[in-house]
This record gives sequence, C-alpha cells and structure tokens, in this order.
Amino acid sequence: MTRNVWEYFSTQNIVFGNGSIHNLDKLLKRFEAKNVFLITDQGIVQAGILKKVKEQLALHNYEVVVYDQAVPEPPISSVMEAFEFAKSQMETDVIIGLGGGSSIDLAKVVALLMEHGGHPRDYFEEGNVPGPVAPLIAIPTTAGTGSEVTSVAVVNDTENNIKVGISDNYLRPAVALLDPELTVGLPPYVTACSGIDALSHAIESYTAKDFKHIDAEGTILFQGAFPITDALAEKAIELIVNNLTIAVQQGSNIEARGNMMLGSLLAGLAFSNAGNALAHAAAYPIGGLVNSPHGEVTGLLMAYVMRYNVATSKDKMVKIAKIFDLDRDDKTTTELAYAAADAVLNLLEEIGLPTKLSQLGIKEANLEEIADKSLSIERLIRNNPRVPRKDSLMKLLKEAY
Ligand SMILES: NC(=O)c1ccc[n+]([C@@H]2O[C@H](COP(=O)([O-])OP(=O)(O)OC[C@H]3O[C@@H](n4cnc5c(N)ncnc54)[C@H](O)[C@@H]3O)[C@@H](O)[C@H]2O)c1
Ligand SMILES: [Fe+2]
Repeated sequence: MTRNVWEYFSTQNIVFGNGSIHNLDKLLKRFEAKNVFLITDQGIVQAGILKKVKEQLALHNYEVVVYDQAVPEPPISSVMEAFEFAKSQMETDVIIGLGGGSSIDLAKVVALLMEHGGHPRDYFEEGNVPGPVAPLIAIPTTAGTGSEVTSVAVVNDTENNIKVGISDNYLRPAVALLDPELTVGLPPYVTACSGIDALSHAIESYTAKDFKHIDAEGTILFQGAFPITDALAEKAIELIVNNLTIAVQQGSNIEARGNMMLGSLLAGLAFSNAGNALAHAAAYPIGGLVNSPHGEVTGLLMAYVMRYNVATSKDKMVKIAKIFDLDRDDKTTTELAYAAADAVLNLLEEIGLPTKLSQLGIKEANLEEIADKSLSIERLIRNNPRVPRKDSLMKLLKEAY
C-alpha cells in the first residue's frame, strides 16, 4: 500500500457550451461514422429535443435509427429490449445517448452488450467489462448524474429489488457533448432531483476516504479522494449551491442552467475517480423498493450521512459550510460542520424535495433490509470516511426516516 500515488481517468473529449449541439457533425466525423443508433426517451421526444438533434444529423446525411422507449431508472428488461432492437438494425458506427442519466445509462449498457454480448448481470459491480465498448457520444439533457463522463451505468434489477451499478473505465463515453440550452425546458421537479443528485456526487467524492489500495503490480484498485477530485468537487459544490434554486425557480435562466450543467459535469468527473459513498450505497436498495427519482433519494440521505461523517471529516464539512456562506457568526468548527448538513436539508426544502424517507413511501419495516443491502455494496461503503456497522447505519436510517 502506498499513499502518494493517484491516477485520474476521464472521458477522451468534452465539448461544452450554449449551442454546442452544432458540433455534433464534427464529432461524428472523428469516428468516420455514417450509421448512428440514437437512444432516448419519450420526455425528450415531447420536449422537442430529439427533433433538434435529428435536424443536426439530417443536415449532414447520417443514417439514423432511433430507439425512443428508454424509461426512467431503467430496469434490466428495458436494457434487453433496447439491445435486441439495436441488434436487429443495420450496422451501427456510433451510439448516441440523448437524455438524462436514464437514457445515457441505457445507451452505455447497450454499447457494452453490442461489443461484448451476454447479459447486464455478467458485468455488475466493478471492473467486469473486458474491453472497450461500442463508440458512444453522450448528450445530457439534465444537470445531474454526470453520466456523460462517468464510468458507471445504473440499472434496476427488479428481480432482486435493488438498483445496481456497472462500474468500469471502459464505460466512459468517448465524447460528452453538453449544451445547457437543452436543459431550459427541464421541469422544476426534475431540475431539483437531478441537481441535488449532482450535489451529493460532489459532497460524497469530496469527503471520500483518502485511502489508496494498490496491488502487487502497482495497479490502483481503489483510491478515494485526491487533489484533482478535491478541486473538481469543491468547484462543483460552489456552482450547485449558488445556482440550483435559481434553476428550479427560473427554468429559462440560461446562466443558472449553464452553471448547473458545469457543476454536474465536474461532480461526475470527481465521483467517477474518487467514488461515491454511503448516501449512494443506501440509495440503491431504496431505489429498488420505491419508484422515487434517484436524486430524491440521494439528496435526502446526503444530509444525514453528512451528520454521521462529521466525526471523521470535520475539516471538509467546515469547507462545505463556508461555500454555503455559513461562517459569518461565531460558530465553533464542530457547529459549522453540522451546519453544513443542515444547509443541505434547508436546500432540499427550498427546492421542494422530501427530507424524510417516510415521505418516499418507505416503511419502518424496510429499514433493516435497506441497511443489509447497503452494507453489501462494498465499492461504496469502503469509500465512506466513517465506515458504518449495521447498528450505526440503522441509527442513521431511523434518523432519516
Ligand atoms: N451513470 C451515472 O454515473 C449515474 C449517476 C447518478 C445517477 N444515475 C442514474 O441516472 C438516472 C437518473 O437520471 P436523471 O436524474 O438525469 O433523470 P432521468 O434521465 O431519469 O430523466 C427524468 C425525466 O426527465 C425527462 N427529461 C430529461 N431531460 C429533459 C429535458 N431537458 N426537458 C424535459 N424533460 C426532460 C426525462 O424524459 C424523464 O422523464 C437514474 O437511473 C440514476 O440511477 C447514473
Ligand atoms: Fe447519484
């Protein structure tokens, strides 16, 4: 084990800016692509976004096949349906994932199956993707998951009542194309859920355990937070804290939309290197039990996990409190650290999101199953700065209940 080695991974190419959708042709040319398979969902069709993107493709005569039946929080059955459809089509040079995290994650798993075959379960958890996946361009329309740059795809394993991540650097899209103008019509509630998810990514990676695990050949198996992810996460927290409420309340404020999209991008780059932690570990089994949007769950849990983590991460919690501009009165550092957690709760209320698990339809009788299943998600639990045992996790969940 060595402490001072770290390794940063990223998507090869990130294009960002208002109107950047016009760069699509240039990006496709890099792949010498003619045949495009585009994956999206009905919300994107109805918002007129698919039409915009298809216009760009038509201008340059691409052959385009569209699968527009992606569903939020994609179950495995939906992945298999999209994959079968993709296989039944002509040759595909490039896959485009257009939408929020649900459509982009679906596109990632289809790109994986197109290249390596099999079933999503063959690749669950970390490091099980054998090699590069089919070329993928991700075009996000929410500012939240960061999926356009991350190494993760999340699917709902409905047979086992749990959401599961497939995590591997090969899953990072080759290109992330971020145009904030595509997010102006995002409804306030989705803006709130996806934005608070981005904040939870930033906070979880910022406070991720600074602990390196390196095998005998020098390969970094797990690394937690390091200077690059700290810088990314800090900037992401600042952008999100200062812009989320504006984006929820004034959807057409393009400056706030742009800052949210940048914040979610930076948070995605941070957490896909430093890792998420306990709030996400507990969100996976909850996501398998109730039909809540992912961010509704992670944002709520984040506030309680922050309180729990003060014992090990006071300095970073104090920095978060300063970003929230809470260091004006004479507070002790411990008070400031707890104030950071309270500020996340206040933010949830301000943007109209639930602050208790009972509001999501979770029953008290579910808490033990949630604790057991969360603790089994090793890649997220080991990353939390304070590693929970079952009794302390039950206490945390009861507080959040
Ligand atoms: N891969 C990752 O790194 C990662 C990280 C966090 C979460 N996730 C996953 O991402 C999913 C959540 O993604 P999300 O929060 O982006 O939401 P989403 O993709 O589920 O979209 C939510 C709804 O908003 C609609 N929508 C999206 N953009 C729109 C726009 N611009 N205008 C109008 N409607 C629009 C969609 O049609 C959908 O109905 C979950 O499955 C979660 O587990 C993935
Ligand atoms: Fe998340």
